[in-house]
Amino acid sequence: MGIIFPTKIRRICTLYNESSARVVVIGLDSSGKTTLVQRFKNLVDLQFNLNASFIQHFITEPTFVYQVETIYPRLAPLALTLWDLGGEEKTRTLWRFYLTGVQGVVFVIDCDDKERIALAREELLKLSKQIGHSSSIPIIIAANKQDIIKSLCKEELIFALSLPKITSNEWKVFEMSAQTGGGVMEMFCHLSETIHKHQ
Ligand SMILES: Nc1nc2c(ncn2[C@@H]2O[C@H](COP(=O)(O)OP(=O)(O)OP(=O)(O)O)[C@@H](O)[C@H]2O)c(=O)[nH]1
Ligand SMILES: [Mg+2]
Repeated sequence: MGIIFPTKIRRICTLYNESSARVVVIGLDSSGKTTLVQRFKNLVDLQFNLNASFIQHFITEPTFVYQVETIYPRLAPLALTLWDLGGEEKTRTLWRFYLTGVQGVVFVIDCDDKERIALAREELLKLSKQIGHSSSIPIIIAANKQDIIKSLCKEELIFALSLPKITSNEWKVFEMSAQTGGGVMEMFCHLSETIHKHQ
């Protein structure tokens, strides 16, 4: 008989006791969405599997349309099914088709890409209008690439993205780095708790 590892036990329990929340991970191309999802998966793996190791660098390719991962963080009330959407211009027009039934949004910003902050602001405002009728959907702003010196900090980002203009949905900014993992677990656990409270 094979050994059942804790992750597997957790997954089996989840099938019976818990459901997962549907979340879209969205943002401009190269903002770090796929790296963020892979980092979160790696950090959760480290929580459950003694043989797991911290992955130093993820090699990613531009996401073609979407990729889906369901991740079960320890101690978080809900597992998260993350829809990692491609951020290239031609793919952005498809984002709205993935918003049906969504319970949370993670909008990823490359805080080192100051030239495209205005474009990110436009896309975020457009998105908030598309989901605005359902104000119980929290929007998490992942202020990514904080490992790069001179990246925009939280306060600068709130201003640059005109976040106070978003009044239809609850939003919160998390400074983080998908590269180092800093802030990643806190952000997803907060999202899981917020969605759970709204249920
Ligand atoms: N320094 C640094 N680089 C990062 C970080 N997160 C992602 N990157 C890099 O940013 C580049 C793009 O990352 P992806 O995760 O592929 O970006 P994406 O948002 O999924 O891009 P699309 O799929 O094209 O929409 C890669 O070279 C990553 O290594 C981070 O926190 N810090
Ligand atoms: Mg991607």
